[in-house]
Amino acid sequence: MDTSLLEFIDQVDSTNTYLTGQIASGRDLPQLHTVVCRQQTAGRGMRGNTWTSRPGDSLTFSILLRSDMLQGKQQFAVSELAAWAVMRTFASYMTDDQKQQLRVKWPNDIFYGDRKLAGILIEHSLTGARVDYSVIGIGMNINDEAFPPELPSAISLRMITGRSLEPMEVLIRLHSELSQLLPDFLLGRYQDVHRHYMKYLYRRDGFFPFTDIQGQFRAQIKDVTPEGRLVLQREDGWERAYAFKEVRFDAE
Ligand SMILES: O=C(O)CCCC[C@@H]1SC[C@@H]2NC(=O)N[C@@H]21
Repeated sequence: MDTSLLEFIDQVDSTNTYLTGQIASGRDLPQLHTVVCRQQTAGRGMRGNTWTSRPGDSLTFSILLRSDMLQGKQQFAVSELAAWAVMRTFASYMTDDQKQQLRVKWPNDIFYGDRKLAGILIEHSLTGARVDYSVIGIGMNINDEAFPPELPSAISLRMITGRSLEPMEVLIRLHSELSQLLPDFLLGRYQDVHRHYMKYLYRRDGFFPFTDIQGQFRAQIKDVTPEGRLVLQREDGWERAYAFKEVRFDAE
């Protein structure tokens, strides 16, 4: 791996938009480059949602990752890598009991019990069948003491551990977790991140309610494919692999 850089910006619309724009305008960036900001004014989330964050409370950053080996049909490995690195980072501040509550909700929300602790937005650029680069945008709730009523299921690390942290310290810890996972990943070995992703998958065991275009049904999670489709099996044995917008989890 060539050099890795950390770039700090005080305020930006979105670290994902900024980083993607820098690449598009021809800036020469290393294989791994992180942009972190104190305040994001137009943070973007999944499903076209906005991502709001509070300076000092949240950690908002994007990582450019170029992986020579990664094919488009394996692109979900990047989500699995990011989710695993974020979970390991959170886990490093938690007691053993607290760690048991950490989960990744497909495709890549980090949950503590039934509450969201971090969100990840990954944008890939493909050249032919190969992933040229990925921009991994991560928003981690670190020091928030409470959330507005429109975010009833959000939680922060501080609400769990009772301890406030310097967000940059958390980012440095995440980089150290990532640097342990990257050597295998860059060699095209994705089995470990997939195994961990499946092990910590939210609602992994048993039947739960989901909704697709035809309505509500109960199913169990069988697998997540290398492209990132969620494979669900219904109680009658019928299986289908869903893309992100084709299915949603329902409350029990
Ligand atoms: O909807 C989600 O859960 C994904 C949220 C991702 C938010 C992060 S914050 C840093 C990066 N920049 C963005 O605009 N979005 C991601």
